[in-house]
Amino acid sequence: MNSTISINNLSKSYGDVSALKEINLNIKSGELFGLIGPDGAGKTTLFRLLATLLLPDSGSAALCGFDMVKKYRHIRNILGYMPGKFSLYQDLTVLENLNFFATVFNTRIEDNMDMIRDIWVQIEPFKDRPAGKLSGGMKQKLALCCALIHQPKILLLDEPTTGVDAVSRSEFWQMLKGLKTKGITIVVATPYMDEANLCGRVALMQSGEILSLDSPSGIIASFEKDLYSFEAKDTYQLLLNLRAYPFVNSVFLFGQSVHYTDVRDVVVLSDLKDYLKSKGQDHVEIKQIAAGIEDCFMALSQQNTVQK
Ligand SMILES: Nc1ncnc2c1ncn2[C@@H]1O[C@H](COP(=O)(O)OP(=O)(O)OP(=O)(O)O)[C@@H](O)[C@H]1O
Repeated sequence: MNSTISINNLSKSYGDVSALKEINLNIKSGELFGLIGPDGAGKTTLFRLLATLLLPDSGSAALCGFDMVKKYRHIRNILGYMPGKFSLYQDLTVLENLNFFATVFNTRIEDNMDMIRDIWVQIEPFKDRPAGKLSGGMKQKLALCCALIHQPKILLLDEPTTGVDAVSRSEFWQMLKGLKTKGITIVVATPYMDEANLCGRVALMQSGEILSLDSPSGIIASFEKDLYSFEAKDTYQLLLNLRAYPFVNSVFLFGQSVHYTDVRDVVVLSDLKDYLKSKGQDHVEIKQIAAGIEDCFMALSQQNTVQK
């Protein structure tokens, strides 16, 4: 496979903390790829390695054929990196920030306007405002323009939608779809499981490991169990009762409901209802539901823990 990003057995530790454990991953040209995982999964560490800001302990990676360690200068020219923590200069205006990033890459805004125009038109009305005085969504758009101003071939976005309202999140993903049509290879790290569905392929990550690597529909299709959603007045008690049920396979809290799988192939719901009744929970609503990415993540995470 001709990969734009090729990662082989990449490992990185901080003292005793093993942040990445022999990661293998190939990302093709023009993919919109998601690194999905909770805090501490190793997403930022992987990005810092690919962005040539950290050195690996072992393993290697190549971006557009350039070795991450030996050819770091080449990589910096072809890579756009939007770090998770806000990367802009708060006291500089919107335009000054963009100019600064263009100058760092030895280019000019006007030479690259085609690349950023669709996003820039949305922030241009605020071009004289200090970046620190922009809304979260606007800051994010400016940071994206700054990461794109040198026309990178690869874009790494670390948790770009964390702390941003739902409308701005959805607008941001629309912008990424637009960038994909320009042929840029985009890798997005996010802790939001629902955002997996917006990517072509995803890697589900936990504790420095890739638990699964596939398209979102492929990951969902691999969920093997019948899944049930339970709702009752006292959700916490419901969770405790289901955890204590002799045939429980998995039970997780999902907002106001509890998602449950059973160790048996055939689940007798009336037995379960009787069991909950015996525990004082008379009114419990039970529905069989389709698994989502979060259910898959929880199942894989549980499997991974049991195997260790
Ligand atoms: N500079 C550091 N020194 C020590 N430990 C670190 C350092 N940076 C990260 N870690 C640890 O390495 C592991 C992976 O962290 P990393 O930041 O890569 O994960 P993440 O998936 O990006 O999560 P987050 O959103 O919390 O940054 C975590 O256990 C974290 O505490």
